[in-house]
Amino acid sequence: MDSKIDVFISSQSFQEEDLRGKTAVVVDVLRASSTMITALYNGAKGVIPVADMGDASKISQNLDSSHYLLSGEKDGVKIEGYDLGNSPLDYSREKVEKKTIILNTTNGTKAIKRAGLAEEIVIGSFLNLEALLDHLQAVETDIGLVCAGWKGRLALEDLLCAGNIIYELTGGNLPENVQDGAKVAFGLFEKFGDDIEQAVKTSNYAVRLKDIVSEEDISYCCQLNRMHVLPVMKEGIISDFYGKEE
Ligand SMILES: O=C(O)[C@H](CS(=O)(=O)O)OP(=O)(O)O
Repeated sequence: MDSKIDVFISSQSFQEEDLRGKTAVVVDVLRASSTMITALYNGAKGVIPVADMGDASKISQNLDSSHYLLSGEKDGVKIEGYDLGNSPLDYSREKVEKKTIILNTTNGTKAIKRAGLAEEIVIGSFLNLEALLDHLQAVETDIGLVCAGWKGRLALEDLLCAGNIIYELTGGNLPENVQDGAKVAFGLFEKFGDDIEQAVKTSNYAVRLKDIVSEEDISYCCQLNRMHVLPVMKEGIISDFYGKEE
């Protein structure tokens, strides 16, 4: 592939202009990306990412309440009054089929909003790695892997997933002239890629949220290629690139 790949270690580690004209891949393994992928896999009509509760309530006022779910978390905990939090395991077909999800999370949805100048925004995680790679192998633009991180800081699970993406795209042979971010992500994957779940279970996230987020959630988000879903943003709404038009 001829595209250049860069990696941004958190949603605050780049200028919005840095993504102009690129394909941006927003990676928030724990948990916003994994939640969006699961929601679309289970038949949600679309996901509207919002930066805060104010935007969520403005958007919901223009929608029929039987057609949407207000979802999201603050510091890992479901926001009071919302229908769903940010655990992908809650986004069952029974709950989300045919619904539009208005999603408000601490890092993931903010990262998506900050990637607004990109030519295209897609969502990646371990769960949809293969579907994502199929798409990235064919894009003609440069690629910016945007790790959501945590409140402006690096999160191991996101950088590890970015490294996995780069490893696969380069066939395990990193060209010498890539950006430093791509080198670091690639190196992290070389070190921990053999046991992703174990590495993620010792991450800052797992320790910080051990009383809030279940181990089941973390194990679920570490699974490779569970779903052939590619969330792609169009006019403010994320839907499945491979999904059928109704
Ligand atoms: O809900 C999550 O898993 C995290 C919570 S925190 O910001 O890491 O405390 O939010 P996300 O936006 O999915 O990274």
